[in-house]
Amino acid sequence: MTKARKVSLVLEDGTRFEGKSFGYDQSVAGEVVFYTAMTGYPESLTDPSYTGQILVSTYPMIGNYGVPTDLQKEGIHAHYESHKVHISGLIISDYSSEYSHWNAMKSLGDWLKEWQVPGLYDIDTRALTKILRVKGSMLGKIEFEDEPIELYDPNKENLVALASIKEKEVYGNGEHKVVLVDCGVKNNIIRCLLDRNATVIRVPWDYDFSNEDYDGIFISNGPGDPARCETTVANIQKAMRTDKPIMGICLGNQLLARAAGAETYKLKFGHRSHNQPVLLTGTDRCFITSQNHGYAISQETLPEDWEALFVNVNDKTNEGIRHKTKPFFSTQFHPEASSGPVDTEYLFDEFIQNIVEFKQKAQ
Ligand SMILES: NC(=O)CC[C@H](N)C(=O)O
Repeated sequence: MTKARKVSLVLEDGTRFEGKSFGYDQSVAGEVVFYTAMTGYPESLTDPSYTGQILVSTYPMIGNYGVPTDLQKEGIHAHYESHKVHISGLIISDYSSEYSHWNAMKSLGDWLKEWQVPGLYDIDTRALTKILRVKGSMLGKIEFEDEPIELYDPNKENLVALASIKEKEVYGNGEHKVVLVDCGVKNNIIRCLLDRNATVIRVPWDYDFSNEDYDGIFISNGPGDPARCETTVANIQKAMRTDKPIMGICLGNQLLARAAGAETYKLKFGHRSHNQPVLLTGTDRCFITSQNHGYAISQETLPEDWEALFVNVNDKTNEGIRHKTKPFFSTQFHPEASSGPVDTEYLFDEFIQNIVEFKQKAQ
């Protein structure tokens, strides 16, 4: 029996947590972020928005329902949010190597090994999260004692270029033609559009879609700093001149804001959970939302003809914007959920209704 290699999570402030490996045995560096969701690790691990990040789960027991099958439906994985595991590393407390679920295909540890992603357990993730909350999300590394590596800041790169598709792809044959700008899109956004009589024309993050025949634009979620996606912002600005309906989610919210002329900034530790409360501005309606973001819109920099659509009840940060007269809106949270609460999926209906109304006016 070979002796297990000593391995630790090391933060940029020098804090060290020794753990045990249950994933791929290779050192890796990235941005260390925590999420408090109690379920949905297969969806989170395959969410391209986590590219470059080492994910810390505060919920203690992870792995008990294994990993679902890689079945594909309508050209995309039915149970994942993309075709692969995007996180750089996983930090948990109690790993459940035994798993049970009607749809389980393999253990979480085997899945991580398959995608060459390290994972550590026996880490006090709540103590670690308290450090990240007090000091903010930090750079960090999963380091095996015999494989030292340097820290690496993923937010200095254009991670969207890594996460986006390379060629245009078309899904479905619905009545409403939607150009989906893929900045690292989660599959459930595509499913939500296909379920609403749309044809989804999925294009790369830097694709000039101005000559496409389309009825509406959808700007997807995605990893990294929105300030690194100026090509996408320029294409959105061109699209805005057509007045055709636009919807965006998460990074899409930030890119739409930047296209409008607003600024974005980095939050101290971000919002990554299933229980973030947002208020629909001008009402007393509050929705519990699924979130995964580290940047936000500086609400006070929104131009005159734009306004906040949703605001976070906990910390008053922006959770969505809309144009005051044109059919453009976006949310910082994830109406497509996958995983998490589905209360705000109605916003996809509003986007499709904007398309229907735009077409009627154009007749
Ligand atoms: N899920 C996302 O689209 C994340 C958006 C952006 N990368 C952020 O961290 O804020």
